Amino acid sequence: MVAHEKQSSLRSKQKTDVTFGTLPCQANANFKSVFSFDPVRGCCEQTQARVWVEGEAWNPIPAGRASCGWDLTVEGGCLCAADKDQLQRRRLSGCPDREGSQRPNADIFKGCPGSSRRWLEPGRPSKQADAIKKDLNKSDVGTQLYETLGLEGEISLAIRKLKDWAAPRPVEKNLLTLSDTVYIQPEPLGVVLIIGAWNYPWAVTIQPLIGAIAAGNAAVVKPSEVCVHTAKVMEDLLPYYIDKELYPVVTGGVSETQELLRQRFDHIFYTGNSMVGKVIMEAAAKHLTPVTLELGGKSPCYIDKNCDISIACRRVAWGKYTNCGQTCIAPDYVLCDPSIQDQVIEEVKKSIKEFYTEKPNTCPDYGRIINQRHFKRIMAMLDDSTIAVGGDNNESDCYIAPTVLKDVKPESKVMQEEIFGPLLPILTISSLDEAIKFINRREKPLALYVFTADDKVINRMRDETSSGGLLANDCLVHYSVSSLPFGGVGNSGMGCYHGKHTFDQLSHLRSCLIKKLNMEGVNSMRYPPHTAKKLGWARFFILKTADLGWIGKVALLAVLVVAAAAVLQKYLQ
Ligand SMILES: NC(=O)c1ccc[n+]([C@@H]2O[C@H](COP(=O)([O-])OP(=O)(O)OC[C@H]3O[C@@H](n4cnc5c(N)ncnc54)[C@H](O)[C@@H]3O)[C@@H](O)[C@H]2O)c1
Ligand SMILES: CC(C)=CCC/C(C)=C/CC/C(C)=C/C=O
Repeated sequence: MVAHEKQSSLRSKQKTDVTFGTLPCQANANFKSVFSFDPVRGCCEQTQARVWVEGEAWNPIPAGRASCGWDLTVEGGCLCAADKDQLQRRRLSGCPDREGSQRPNADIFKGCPGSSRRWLEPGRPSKQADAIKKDLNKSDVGTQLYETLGLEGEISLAIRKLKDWAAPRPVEKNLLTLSDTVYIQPEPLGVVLIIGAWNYPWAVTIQPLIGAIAAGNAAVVKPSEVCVHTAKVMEDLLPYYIDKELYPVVTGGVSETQELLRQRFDHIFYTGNSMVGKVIMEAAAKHLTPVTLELGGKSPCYIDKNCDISIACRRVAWGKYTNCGQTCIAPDYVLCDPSIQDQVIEEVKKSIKEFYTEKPNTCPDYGRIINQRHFKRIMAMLDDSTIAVGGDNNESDCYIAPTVLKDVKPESKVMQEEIFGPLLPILTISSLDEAIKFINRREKPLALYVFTADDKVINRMRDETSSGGLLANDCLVHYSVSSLPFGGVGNSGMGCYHGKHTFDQLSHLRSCLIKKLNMEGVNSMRYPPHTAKKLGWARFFILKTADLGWIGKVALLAVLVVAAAAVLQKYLQ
């Protein structure tokens, strides 16, 4: 294509392209900026600007104030994602609504990834799908099912519910405050740092961002560097959909993350392993910054003798081998009675074949281990266990077949840390009591699975153990229920998110009590000189809650007015 043809084709495409998140420019075109992190200065500098043409590559434009030759002028500049002044300003404004309102506004989601079919269209290769295919061998449909479907749901939920979530929430009052207006007013925290993990890079990075935006915060988004291709696409595309100044993407590895962590944020939302979780919490403590830690651990799965083992094993196999076992809530190991172990192995084997064929290495729905470091880590866990199913592997392709291990001992290598790979150890235990003891001797897990036809077994598991979530007779699906708080407890994390829980997690729930300057007589019970009689009244007025209904409230108000008048009269005498 000659230069002028390219130029005119570019112009016509510009008109129909996305218009959200453009750089300030003279013409109505779509740009992205490339920001590289400078750890010495602690800021992200715009090093390149490029113009986007759908279906073509990014066309570079020189940095700074530069004309690209298509009558487009890019204003160069520096977005200092980690610049203290900028962060401070964003913290103080703490709101994506440029009109000056501090309140969340659902319109901000218009350009969000997931809100548009442009995001990932079935059957049409996209940059996101290509990247995640390269990183984890996720299929296009798999990426939508496990990652972006949830994001679409969260965005539409936020749009539908934002008005309710952000509205003042009246609360129960005591008698002392009966005539006051008492409510919780959610307010933005300021700037949230979101540090994502690599296993579901879109889900775990964008989902907190949706809540951060809904709650009216600015956010610095730090995708995991481990999913190399996806991190790059996220860095390229996010500014193209949402305001890059309010939601900048900072890429980089450990040193860049640590540099970010030296800055002051109003909340840090971290997803990743528990060891790094401690590093995050330590850094946050320096600024007294609250944290949400979405961590992992070994999620147990108890299969009771009294259940449909075939169905149980199909669900367990799905939970385990989805994303090649690299799921925070994957069932880590199975506990079952020795009498059903062989049946469990056979049924899991059947499901593996059903899902991934005889040759999972050629199945488009079977993933890969993220990198060779993790491949080696997982393979080393096989050393002292007996393989019942699978075990094939190929280091150059980061492939490990869906694998089942039998008669695993609690002291074996595979039981020492979260597996985060496609190995399913089976440990035999003789009773439900023993299973409960086994679970309670270990760290509190992120998820706990129980398969049984007996409700009493479910209730005992629920009442006698603790975990982030409890799921009976299925795996993973609790993640898809926006109304359930998703998060860990103890070593598996703190704080929670999804739906309104993300909104609340990333808001300050401000206590508001609005009183009038009248009815001063009622207050005498709390003013010195303190007396036993006043204490008696205070006890009554403070400890009694007023949940009296409409008639009761009017009656009580009348009583209060009479009491206040009596007190006043006494004072006046
Ligand atoms: N609870 C959840 O929702 C959830 C979701 C996904 C993964 N996980 C857990 O995450 C773990 C897997 O992720 P991972 O930890 O391998 O991901 P990771 O290596 O991508 O690390 C997560 C983030 O921490 C940063 N990081 C790593 N080391 C750091 C350091 N020393 N200092 C500062 N920042 C650092 C990385 O840059 C990255 O952005 C598993 O334990 C899994 O269970 C939990
Ligand atoms: C498709 C359905 C019903 C549920 C999704 C289950 C799933 C695999 C969620 C992924 C959860 C997630 C982001 C885990 C993080 O490691």
